[in-house]
Amino acid sequence: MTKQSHSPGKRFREALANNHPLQIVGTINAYTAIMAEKIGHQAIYLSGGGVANASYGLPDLGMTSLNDVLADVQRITAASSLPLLVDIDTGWGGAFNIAKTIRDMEKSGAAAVHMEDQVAQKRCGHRPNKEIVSTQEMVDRIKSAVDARTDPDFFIMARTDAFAQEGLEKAIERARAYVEAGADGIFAEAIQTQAHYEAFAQALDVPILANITEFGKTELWNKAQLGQWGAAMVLYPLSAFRAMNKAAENVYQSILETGDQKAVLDTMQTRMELYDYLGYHEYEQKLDSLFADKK
Ligand SMILES: C[C@](O)(C(=O)O)[C@H](CC(=O)O)C(=O)O
Ligand SMILES: [Mg+2]
Repeated sequence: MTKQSHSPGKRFREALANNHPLQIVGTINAYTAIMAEKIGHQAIYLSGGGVANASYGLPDLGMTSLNDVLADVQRITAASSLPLLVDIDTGWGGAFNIAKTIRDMEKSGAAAVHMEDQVAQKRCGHRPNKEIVSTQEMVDRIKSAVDARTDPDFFIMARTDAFAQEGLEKAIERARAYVEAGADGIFAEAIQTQAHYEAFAQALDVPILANITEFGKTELWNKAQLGQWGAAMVLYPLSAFRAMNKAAENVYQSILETGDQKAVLDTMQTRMELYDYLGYHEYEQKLDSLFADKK
C-alpha cells in the first residue's frame, strides 16, 4: 500500500469524478481488497450483510454492532489504499451514537458511508416486510452524521428503502429531503427499471448509487446502461463473496467425497498467485538483505 496525500474522502470524490459511473466492488476482507486494487478497481465496499455473514456467521438483520464493523474496516484500510465505502446500516442509535459512528469511521480510514432509513431492526433491502422510519427521523440521522464529520470530503450517502413500501414518488420525495439535510449522495435501494433510475437521477443533483446485488429485486444491468440512465455509482456488494462461498462449498464437498483435492485443484488460486498479491517475495528479499550475515 502506498502513502496517500489526499484524505480517503477526497480520493472517493476523485474516483467519482473520474469514472462514469464508478464501479464499487465488495471486498469482504483485507486480502480481497488487495486483489481488487491490483486488478484495477478504483473504489471498494464493505457490506453490512457481508460483515454479518462472513465475520460473524449471522444473517443481515441488524445484529452486528459499530465495533464489529469497525474491526473489518480497519483491516481493509490498513491493507489497501483504495477509497472504502462502508455500510453503516441505520447508524447504530440516536444522534450522539450516529455522530460517534461517523467519527470512528473517519478515524478508521473509511472514505464514505451509507446510512439507511429503515428501523433499527433492519432487514436486507431486497427482502419483504421492511419497515422505515419517518422522513423527519431520517433527516435527523443525516444531520447528526453531517455535523459530526471532521473532513468535509468524507462522503455521507443516504440510503432510502422507501420504494418497496411507498413507491417511486414518495421515495424520491424522501431522497430530496435527505439531500436538503446534507446527504452527499443517494442510494436508491431495490429500484428496478430504467424509468426508476432516470426518475431518481433527474429529480436530484447529487450522485445516485445503483445497487446491483445478485438474486435480489434488481436485474444485472450493465454499467454502461446504468450510466446512461443517470447512475453515478454501481455497487456489487457481495458478488465476489458469493463466488468464494460457492468455490469453498465445492472444495469441502469434493474432499469429503473423493478423499483428496485433485478434482478441485484447478479451481484454486496457486501459492504463487496468492503470494504475488501480497508482495510476498519483496518481504522475503528484505529479510534476506537485512539479515544476510546470519546465514
Ligand atoms: C447492500 C447491502 O445492504 C449489503 O449489506 O451488502 C445488501 C445486499 C444484499 O443483501 O444483497 C442490501 O441490498 O440490503
Ligand atoms: Mg447492508
